[in-house]
Amino acid sequence: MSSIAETFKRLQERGEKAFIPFLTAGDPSIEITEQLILELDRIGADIIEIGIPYSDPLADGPTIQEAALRALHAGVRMPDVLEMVRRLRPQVQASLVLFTYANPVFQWGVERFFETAREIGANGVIIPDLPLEESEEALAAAAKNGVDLVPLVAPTSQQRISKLCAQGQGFIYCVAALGVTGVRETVNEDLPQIVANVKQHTNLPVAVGFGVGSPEQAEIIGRYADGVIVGSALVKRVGPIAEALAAGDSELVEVKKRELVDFAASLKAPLRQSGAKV
Ligand SMILES: O=P(O)(O)OC[C@@H](O)[C@@H](O)c1c[nH]c2ccccc12
Repeated sequence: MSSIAETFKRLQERGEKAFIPFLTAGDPSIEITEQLILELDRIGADIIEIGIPYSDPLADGPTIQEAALRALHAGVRMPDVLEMVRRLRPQVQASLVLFTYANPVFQWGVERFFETAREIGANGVIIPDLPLEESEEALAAAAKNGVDLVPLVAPTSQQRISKLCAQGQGFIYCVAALGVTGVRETVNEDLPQIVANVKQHTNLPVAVGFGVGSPEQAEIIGRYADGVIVGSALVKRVGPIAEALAAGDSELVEVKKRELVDFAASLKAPLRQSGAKV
């Protein structure tokens, strides 16, 4: 059970970079998400982003939009996800970060949301559409409960980087590409400069997400960022699990879960100390 700061400290001591997978909770069921998170932790995920399914995921591409629909169709709601995190907490070494849009947090109540996050053992929260101008209440609630509110810094927000970084907690989520989430063919070649620029405004670790779909891309980003976030490329592999589950083929469910976990392990591999003796 590690705070985000402890996780990055441990990684730095080992000369490793953080592997930060994202999954939509409840896709295709809470039970399967719970099993996948335990497996991701076992293969070395350092921070796990747990997405709370939402009906209007405006910053998400089709892959994660479909995942949210599968979870919502399975009847999964915020309380189910929070209870899953509470169950997972004592079993998982990785830091756990709740990933949610702003609306569900405001509906739940900002103060209540962060108190619950503390109670269940969440280490951080990411709210991609929380406007800078409306983040005071969330920042105060996060600080009061010892939960890190991780800011998203997009390439277009150059002029806002210093403000976003100043209020950042845990790490800075540097968005690698414009637009919505989803695997891209190549890594944005401006990324080294974008990350270097962010690092001028903060002493916090800087992790990069958006578009990462292969160990090769993870390796490139791991050369200059402190962590690599992967969502859609993993969530895409939940689709076949959902289909096998719908077909009642429990053996195929296990095969497809194994494929997702093996792919995740291949993404962490290049982030381990280069040349580390396995
Ligand atoms: O899916 P990608 O391209 O690998 O990007 C990570 C992303 O999925 C995850 O961090 C995330 C899920 N939903 C979001 C909405 C906005 C920003 C980030 C996200």
